[in-house]
Amino acid sequence: MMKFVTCGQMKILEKRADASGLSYYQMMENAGTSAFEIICSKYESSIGDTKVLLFCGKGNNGGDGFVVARKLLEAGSDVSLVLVDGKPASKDAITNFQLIEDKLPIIDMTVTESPFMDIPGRQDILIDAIYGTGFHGKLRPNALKAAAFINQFKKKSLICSLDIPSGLSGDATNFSQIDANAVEADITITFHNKKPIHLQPFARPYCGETAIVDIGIDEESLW
Ligand SMILES: NC(=O)C1=CN([C@@H]2O[C@H](COP(=O)(O)OP(=O)(O)OC[C@H]3O[C@@H](n4cnc5c(N)ncnc54)[C@H](OP(=O)(O)O)[C@@H]3O)[C@@H](O)[C@H]2O)[C@H](O)CC1
Ligand SMILES: [K+]
Repeated sequence: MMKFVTCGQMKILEKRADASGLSYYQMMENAGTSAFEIICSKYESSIGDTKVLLFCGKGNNGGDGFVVARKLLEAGSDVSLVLVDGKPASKDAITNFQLIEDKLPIIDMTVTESPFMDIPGRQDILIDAIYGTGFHGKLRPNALKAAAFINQFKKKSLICSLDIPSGLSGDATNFSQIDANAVEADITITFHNKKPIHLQPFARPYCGETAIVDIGIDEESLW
């Protein structure tokens, strides 16, 4: 297997996997389930006793986050959800949001003026599911606020990014192509294979440790 796949190659692989019978929905389920398992293995105490703050965007990275939230809720964790760009917009993310929306407190940054005012200062785990391979450009005001809020917990809580720390472009090869205010994760859980950004020394303070999880794609049979 190659050392990485670009974001464009990843989209092709997902499309071919879907066409050969592994649905986008199943890939999201696999991504979220494996991310949940990694988070459990990283967190030393019982996952059921943890307080978790999850930040989701409106694309499929957010969808992965909703799957993680469902797994955490099933395990007994106290999970709160922040919708950074409002309600989800992609089909599978909407389905996964509907499975949890009445089961946890939700703060929608597009309608709340001071979104973090009532959030307790003690959080055990913060999960960044704002943007993944679909990110482009720089962070806009809501996501900037969310990233700054998450980064305040650095060294106090476990910060996990799903696929790519939000604010980094997956294919960036140069510091000028990323947002310097991106999420600074302790661990980045990436899907199927690393993306170019995970191999860049300048991105290391944002990615932290990178863990790769299998989402069921058999790459060799798809190229
Ligand atoms: N394909 C699948 O089913 C699977 C995907 N996985 C996960 O999904 C992401 C990729 O998902 P995608 O929806 O393509 O992209 P993102 O969720 O990363 O982001 C798209 C949304 O973000 C908006 N966006 C992008 N840049 C910015 C920015 N600078 N400021 C604000 N908003 C931004 C974008 O809006 P547009 O206006 O550009 O359309 C989208 O709304 C991948 O990383 C995986 O985590 C699963 O793992 C497997 C199945
Ligand atoms: K992310």
